[in-house]
Amino acid sequence: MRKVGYLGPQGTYCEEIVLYLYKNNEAALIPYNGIDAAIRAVALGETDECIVPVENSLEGSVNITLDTIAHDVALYITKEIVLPVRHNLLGKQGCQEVTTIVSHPQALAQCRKTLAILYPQAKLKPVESTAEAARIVAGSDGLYAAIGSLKAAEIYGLAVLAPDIHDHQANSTRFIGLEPQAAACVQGKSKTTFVCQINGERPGSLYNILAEFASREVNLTRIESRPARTGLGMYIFFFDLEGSLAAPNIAEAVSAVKAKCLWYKNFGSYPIVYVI
Ligand SMILES: O=C(O)C(=O)C[C@]1(C(=O)O)C=C[C@@H](O)C=C1
Repeated sequence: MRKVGYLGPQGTYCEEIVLYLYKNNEAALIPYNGIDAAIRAVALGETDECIVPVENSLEGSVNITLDTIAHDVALYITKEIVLPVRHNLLGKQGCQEVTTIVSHPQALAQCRKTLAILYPQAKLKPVESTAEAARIVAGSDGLYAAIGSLKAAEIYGLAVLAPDIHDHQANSTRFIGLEPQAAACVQGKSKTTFVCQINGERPGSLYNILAEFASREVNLTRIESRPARTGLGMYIFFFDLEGSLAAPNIAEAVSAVKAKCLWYKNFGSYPIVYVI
């Protein structure tokens, strides 16, 4: 049976995605206690695939995902899934006072303004996932609260102290599926992703890369830089493009860019799935 890893424990937003993708029990769903652990398990052959978050519409990149796929493993992105994320403050039944709010750092950041108004005195404490936060609160005294989903409230027997506490209604997170092999035949709405390092000492290096896409009418949907880890001021760039490498203009643009880079890693082309 296919094994699919995700950021656990039970009740995370990641779990929502794997349950949506594999609703007919056609895969064994395996929770990991960290995003990097779920990714490494695929590289080690413990699982066939993992689903991990990569970007949020309010807080931006999930750096551990970008850094792990760039530096530590050789995996392909085989799907992208976009999930609208609605956060709630969860606490024990009858909880009157909240001194500490625990959650995943992304969730804490997505609710920062709202929490500053509702609970200005509360301390914010990062933990591995929103469901881990709910689990901690269920086992704590009544002064702890967690940011998490309604599903997590149900699983860990918590009450909703405040619903919809994300700072903007249009809060959504992009997740990716990672596998050892690239997606075979990508049809419908798709994207292509690669990461590269360019010569930062030569003027116009990034401009020259962008020109390869512009001249072939390839639409870039995202550029993200992360430290190259070789020294201060050295960066790698992640590029997301609309369309697949099966399209000649994209294949040509990508090979022209590859020839201009100091270092290049391809994550392949993959379909986009929207969860409503
Ligand atoms: O903690 C979870 O429930 C997760 O699935 C992780 C995660 C993330 O890392 O972005 C996923 C969606 C939300 O943006 C908040 C947390």
